Amino acid sequence: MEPRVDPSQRIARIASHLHPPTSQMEEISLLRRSDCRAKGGAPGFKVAILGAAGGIGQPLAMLVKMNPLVSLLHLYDVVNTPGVTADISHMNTGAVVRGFLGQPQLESALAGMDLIIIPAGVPRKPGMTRDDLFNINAGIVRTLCEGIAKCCPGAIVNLISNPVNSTVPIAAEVFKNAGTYNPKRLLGVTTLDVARANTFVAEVLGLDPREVNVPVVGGHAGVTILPLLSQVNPPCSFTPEEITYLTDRIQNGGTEVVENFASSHSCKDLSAVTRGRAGNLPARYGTVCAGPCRSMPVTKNIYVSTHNGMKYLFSLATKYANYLLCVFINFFELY
Ligand SMILES: NC(=O)c1ccc[n+]([C@@H]2O[C@H](COP(=O)([O-])OP(=O)(O)OC[C@H]3O[C@@H](n4cnc5c(N)ncnc54)[C@H](O)[C@@H]3O)[C@@H](O)[C@H]2O)c1
Ligand SMILES: O=C(O)C[C@H](O)C(=O)O
Repeated sequence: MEPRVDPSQRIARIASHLHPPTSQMEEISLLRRSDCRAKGGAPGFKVAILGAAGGIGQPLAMLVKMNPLVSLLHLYDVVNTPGVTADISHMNTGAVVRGFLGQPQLESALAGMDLIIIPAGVPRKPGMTRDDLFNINAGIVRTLCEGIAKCCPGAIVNLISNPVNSTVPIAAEVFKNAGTYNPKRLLGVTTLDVARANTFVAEVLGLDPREVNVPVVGGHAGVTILPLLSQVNPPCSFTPEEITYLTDRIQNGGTEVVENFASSHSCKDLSAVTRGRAGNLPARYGTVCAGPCRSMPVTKNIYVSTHNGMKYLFSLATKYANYLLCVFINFFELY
């Protein structure tokens, strides 16, 4: 027979996410995995989304809540987390959801997490480059990473906040200063570029995008996005005009979305879906590593960062791909 529990205590516990500033909510946020199991969630990953109330954060939270590998989902933002948490927590999937609002609750949001996903910060407006976001987003990422170094130094960190080419090195420096840096655990999210490349190449070839796989390496801005059109699967060939068109469209896909909105916006649906599906896309291409690009040797071999470290992929087969690689390396040499 189950021990008698005071109904008012049970109701307070279930509804705790509706009153995030209370200490009761922070206590419950420190659930152990066994506690999650007791609430119906399978044992699994503990995931925190920082910037969870934003355009990326909300659909991402929904998709992570749908992932059966996740047992505990912490939603942190400086605004609106109570509403988002209430909404997401009503989904009838296993993961337990807790909300955290504002800087005083950051440490509780991070404690014990296995994976931190960061879409916190401002998106660009039409006419802006991702670099224009640097001044605001660099500070936000730095503060959040200081919290991670303190509260969950072993967690895998996925950085979505732009400019990804800069926020990843910032995070790396914070972790180095704290003595917690592990390059295998810090990743910038560029999976969007792979999704776009698959879609645009499929359009040109008249194929189903789900059956096309285009490796995209490099960074996540303009010429640093390096689609390897000679390595497309299924094997195919393109005319020079098609190569120019595809390269330009893939490298400027984010700008295409931003320019088609009248105000501040980023590619919310595609980015959330590519992250939330975790596994459907070849994640090894969807990352920026914090390695020293300046010392990257100019070779015909392509290496990518994976969660197991740098991995050899293949040799570049075409002059055009070599040309793009040189543009990319020159960009970082000047950077
Ligand atoms: N890497 C990618 O593929 C990719 C894709 C899309 C968007 N982005 C980037 O992701 C970022 C977010 O985009 P969005 O469309 O969700 O913007 P948004 O404005 O809709 O949401 C950002 C959220 O971050 C929150 N926030 C701001 N400061 C914070 C802080 N200090 N701590 C916690 N949360 C904070 C805001 O309150 C807001 O809810 C932008 O920088 C955008 O450029 C990257
Ligand atoms: O382009 C942006 O500003 C958002 C994101 O990086 C994207 O590629 O859609």
